Amino acid sequence: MADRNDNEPCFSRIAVIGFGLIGASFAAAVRQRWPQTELLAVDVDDATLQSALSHGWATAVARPESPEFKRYVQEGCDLVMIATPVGAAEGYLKSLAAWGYGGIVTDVGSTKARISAIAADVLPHPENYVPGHPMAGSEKSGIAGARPDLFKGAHWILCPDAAMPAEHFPRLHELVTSLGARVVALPREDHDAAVAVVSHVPHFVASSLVQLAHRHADEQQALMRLAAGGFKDTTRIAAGSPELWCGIAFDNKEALLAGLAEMQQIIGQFADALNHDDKAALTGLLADAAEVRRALPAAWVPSTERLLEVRIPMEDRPGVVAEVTTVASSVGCNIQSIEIDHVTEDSAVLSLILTDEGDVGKLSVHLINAGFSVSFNPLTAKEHAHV
Ligand SMILES: NC(=O)c1ccc[n+]([C@@H]2O[C@H](COP(=O)([O-])OP(=O)(O)OC[C@H]3O[C@@H](n4cnc5c(N)ncnc54)[C@H](O)[C@@H]3O)[C@@H](O)[C@H]2O)c1
Ligand SMILES: O=C(O)C(=O)C[C@]1(C(=O)O)C=C[C@@H](O)C=C1
Repeated sequence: MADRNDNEPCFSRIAVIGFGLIGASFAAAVRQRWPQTELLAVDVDDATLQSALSHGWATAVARPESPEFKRYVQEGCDLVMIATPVGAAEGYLKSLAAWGYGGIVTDVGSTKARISAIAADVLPHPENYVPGHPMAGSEKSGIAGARPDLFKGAHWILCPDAAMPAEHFPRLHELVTSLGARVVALPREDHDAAVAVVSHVPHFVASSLVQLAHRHADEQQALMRLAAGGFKDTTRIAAGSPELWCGIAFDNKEALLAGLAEMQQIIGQFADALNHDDKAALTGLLADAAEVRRALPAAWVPSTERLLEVRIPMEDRPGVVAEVTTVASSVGCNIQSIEIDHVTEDSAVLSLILTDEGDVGKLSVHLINAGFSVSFNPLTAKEHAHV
């Protein structure tokens, strides 16, 4: 990684399967940032494929059953991204296995447990599958809603594991950050419960709010016209594709059910406080939520000055990249860049550049307790540019 020239794309021949909102936005961003990248769009919809070509977001297109798809994958494709609705991923993992594809496979699906289990089961080299999930999107569907800046400022989850070849993570990290997103490394087994709380339950709550208003709109014709900013802010996502969200819900059924049950309890606490005329309890619940919501930054601000280099020798220890990056994310540290510096043929140093966020003290304690020998070196952004 360290000796690649800055204008050389991290991947030169990519296939994106499912060229809708997320797949086409990813392709658009890649082709804008790395115009020399070859990119095959695969989709069941012919109009989508036409649009992919006319936008210049794909250099070639294929329907899933077309021999062109197999040929492209077998002839030097170095990244396959699965961006279909979650239920369609399994068939593609099986095809990639049957075609002997040996490159990196990632995906953007909103759930990770089922696809990870399938990948482990069907791929001859499951270590080449690195689950991904951009935490950005929209209520729009299909290529018509796609845009190259969709991921700017967003967090993009990657789920490395101990079996993943160490070099895969820095390559994907560079790709994702080059599109303006930030990587959060998360163990794949933690993913679905986490997104149930911050994404899947909110979607069903937004749909419930619209259901509530709609029921009353029948009695009172003007009601929907009264829906102002508050209603619109809390319900935008309810306009998303019902089929897509039904697939996500069944893929993450247990965590979603647990989250919805907890949500009912929380709503129950509000109702109880009202029922008991308990103003202090009601204000307390509202105040807790307001404090947390106000602390949420509207957007992250990239740090420019105070950077910290962390160097960790990697000899004789598999899974270092997954372990270190997931610990860093769990204490809120942001890895701006990550490289593996090969010192000798069989020794290497993992080098991270952290921005000035998160708890570096905790990171250091975690890493030292986990048996790593770590060195920290403060850098200025200027110095980093010359590293
Ligand atoms: N919508 C969001 O906000 C959002 C955000 C992050 C991740 N995701 C995830 O990204 C994935 C894609 O979602 P999207 O919003 O882009 O959906 P979308 O409906 O906009 O696009 C899906 C695309 O896949 C194509 N497709 C459907 N079945 C296919 C098949 N069997 N083979 C090939 N192509 C097929 C469709 O024609 C369409 O072009 C999903 O797994 C979703 O969970 C969505
Ligand atoms: O519509 C948006 O703004 C989104 O961020 C969409 C959103 C979300 O609400 O969490 C939807 C599903 C995903 O898997 C990721 C992102």
